[in-house]
Amino acid sequence: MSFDQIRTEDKQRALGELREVKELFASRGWFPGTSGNLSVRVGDYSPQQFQFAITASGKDKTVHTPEDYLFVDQTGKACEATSLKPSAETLIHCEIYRLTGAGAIFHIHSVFNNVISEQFWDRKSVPVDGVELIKGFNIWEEEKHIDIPIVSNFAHIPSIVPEITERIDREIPGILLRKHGIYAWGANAFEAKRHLEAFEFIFEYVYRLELLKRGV
Ligand SMILES: CSC[C@@H](O)[C@@H](O)C(=O)COP(=O)(O)O
Ligand SMILES: [Zn+2]
Repeated sequence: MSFDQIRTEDKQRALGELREVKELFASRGWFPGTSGNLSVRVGDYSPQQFQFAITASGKDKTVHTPEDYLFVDQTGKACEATSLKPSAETLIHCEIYRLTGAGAIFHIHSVFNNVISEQFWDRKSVPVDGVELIKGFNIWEEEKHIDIPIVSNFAHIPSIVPEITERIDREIPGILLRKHGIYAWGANAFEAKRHLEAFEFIFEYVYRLELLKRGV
């Protein structure tokens, strides 16, 4: 399906969802210093061809402007003529869509996700034991242990991609970049938001529990 074949209502819906989620996350302080990026996929999907709306690079995500989003294809190239630059991390979105077929991907930086990614860097994953909120990931097993993958962070974004390809876990709808932030995805914006919120709750829980264990 080419970009022109995608219905205008679908494109508008994606932009509306991005606007709504951006405003909510901004109210929680989840975009410090212009960090973070959000995307919602539109139209038909195949791993070889898809399109999505994504936040433009370097924008203040705590405000709305007419230049906040643009549409790109599976290679990260703009679908329409525009002076806007897609997020510097667009290639990460492209790879997550290619691997998962997700409908939305949300990325934020928080102190909790940064600290936790460094704390557990040696084991390359965050261990989580029997926390109720993993049900937010649709994991219903009693007292289940999960490991949230952590990958290297590089200034050169294409260098991050192969590790994401290798480490994505079908059961865990997110991945941590070391001392950078979390990428969470879902079948649609509603689910990606639920997953992101569950991750952030879990990171704070793990962080606080670690402190308690150390008697801090
Ligand atoms: C301003 S620090 C954060 C950036 O380096 C980056 O990690 C980020 O999340 C936002 O980049 P952007 O290009 O605006 O999508
Ligand atoms: Zn980032």
